[in-house]
Amino acid sequence: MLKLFKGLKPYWTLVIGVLVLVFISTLTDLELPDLMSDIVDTGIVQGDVSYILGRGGVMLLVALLGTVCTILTSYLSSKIGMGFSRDLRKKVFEKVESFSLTEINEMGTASLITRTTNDINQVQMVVIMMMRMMLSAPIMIVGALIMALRKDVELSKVILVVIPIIIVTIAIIAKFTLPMFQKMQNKIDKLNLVVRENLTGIRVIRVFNKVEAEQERFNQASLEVSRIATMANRLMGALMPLMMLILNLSIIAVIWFGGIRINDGDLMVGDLMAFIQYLTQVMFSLLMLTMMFVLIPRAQASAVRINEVLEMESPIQEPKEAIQPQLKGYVEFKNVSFGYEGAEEYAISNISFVAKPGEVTAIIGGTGSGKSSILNMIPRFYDAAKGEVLVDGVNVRDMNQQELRSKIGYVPQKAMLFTGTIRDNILYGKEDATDEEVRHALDIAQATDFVSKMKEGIESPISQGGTNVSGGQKQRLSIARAIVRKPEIYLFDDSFSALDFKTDAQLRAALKKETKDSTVIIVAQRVSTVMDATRILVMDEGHIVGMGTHEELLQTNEIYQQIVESQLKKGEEE
Ligand SMILES: Nc1ncnc2c1ncn2[C@@H]1O[C@H](COP(=O)(O)OP(=O)(O)OP(=O)(O)O)[C@@H](O)[C@H]1O
Repeated sequence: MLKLFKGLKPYWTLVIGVLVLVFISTLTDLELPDLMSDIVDTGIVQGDVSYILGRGGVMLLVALLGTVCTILTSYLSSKIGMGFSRDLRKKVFEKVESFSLTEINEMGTASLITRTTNDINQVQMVVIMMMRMMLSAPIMIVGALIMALRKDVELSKVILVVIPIIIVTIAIIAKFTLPMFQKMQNKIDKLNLVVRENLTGIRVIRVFNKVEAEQERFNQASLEVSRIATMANRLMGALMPLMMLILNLSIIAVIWFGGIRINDGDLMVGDLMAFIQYLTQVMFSLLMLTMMFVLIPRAQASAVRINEVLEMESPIQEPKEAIQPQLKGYVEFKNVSFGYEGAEEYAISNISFVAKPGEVTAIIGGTGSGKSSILNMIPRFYDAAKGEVLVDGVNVRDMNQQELRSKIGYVPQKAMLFTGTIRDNILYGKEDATDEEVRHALDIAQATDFVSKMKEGIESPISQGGTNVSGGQKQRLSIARAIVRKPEIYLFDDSFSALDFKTDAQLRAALKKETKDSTVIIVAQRVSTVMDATRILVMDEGHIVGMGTHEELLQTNEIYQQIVESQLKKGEEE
């Protein structure tokens, strides 16, 4: 957690301000019982009203000063805490943004969300508490002990006996609760995961009649969180009554022994009253420290989880010296192999091909044969385990990532739209695109027709995840987003699958003109989509098993023949 505290650096003047305020308010708390004992022992005993009023006035002023300091402490510490967590959230978010897909898969989306929200809140809470209590509690304990000793050394022995008892009690309870709080964070992760899956998969859940099963899964996850939270809080809850019991017993002891000493003339009533207050202050400060020590390990568990994110280094880093490519639109794979984290075999092996401007390279093959994996290597979503991926003659590892990606117009397999209008979504491809360019891109993507039928045209809103447009419409908008960039390299990852044959053909015809100077790489399932390609790569179990034009492959490649045949049978050939 100390590492995270470095984030307090920009607030150091405010932190010092808080510490000074805390120091003053603690001193005022320590002064009040002393003033009270003066009033009792001198003012009341001697019946001196003016002394009582005078000391009472001082008491009021001291209390007022303490109150002002406490209010300011609360204000400033909250301000620091909020600023600290805002900075940390930004840092974590930026780090997550820099992750490759491997790290995101490894951590899990749900866990990353919990880490960015709940875990940071835990640390923030401790930062605030620490500023308020870390200094005041020890000063209060030491100060109250000194004041108590000043009042009566003999009676102070009671405090010296009580303190170890309190510390042992606290230690025993903390020993059991701390691991529980650690576990609780993991259970919250799990709960978040279930909620997320349920919200995103609501249609599938309903149509497969799994609502009850999912509710059961949710209840189970929720039960686990509440079970462990209840257990931990029950133990914590026992702490307060236990402390009160110890406090009350020690007050009885103080009154008992104090009474004897007053009787013997060794102690005054006002001093005994002040003594009891000091005892209470010591006990409550210890309790506060305990609370801190419960919160700290809990926040420590969160801090570890946050640091895991901050320290995770994506293997995909910017090169030390980026090489400026001289060519335009060249993609080359040289004996590339790649496997996903944890998988025993490579998803693609020994892939070699060259794609040039003005050419269309199509990749066809069965599901899971590695088609998308090939595409994913080009924008450097993943790095090759063996071999080289070259874009414009430069290894993608040696290229500035932003420059590399600015060359690419990528249409993912699962169309992804963002909340905003249709125009906003298209502008995502090119921020400064003119209306003319947006309309042209929609035209090519065969989207003009349905967009113009929408009430507000290109200003029509797209709801979260693009749920208010159909699958095929979503695909067309995400194609338009790539077209508006006028990129050197187009990557279509099975992006025509939700289109009917007619729209698919129209779109490809329009695209042909638009992309005549660009390099196009298309992953597809349908033979009709790839027939006109300059070259077709036939994939099978991660290997290229054939490369050539439609006609060549039809003559020579058995797997391609099988694909064509199976689609002809279904009447899908044009
Ligand atoms: N994120 C991932 N983590 C682990 N394995 C993966 C991941 N993505 C894909 N794979 C595996 O890699 C192999 C190739 O997957 P890829 O997505 O490239 O196939 P594909 O030919 O595009 O399939 P489809 O046509 O079904 O989209 C598959 O065996 C798949 O199980």
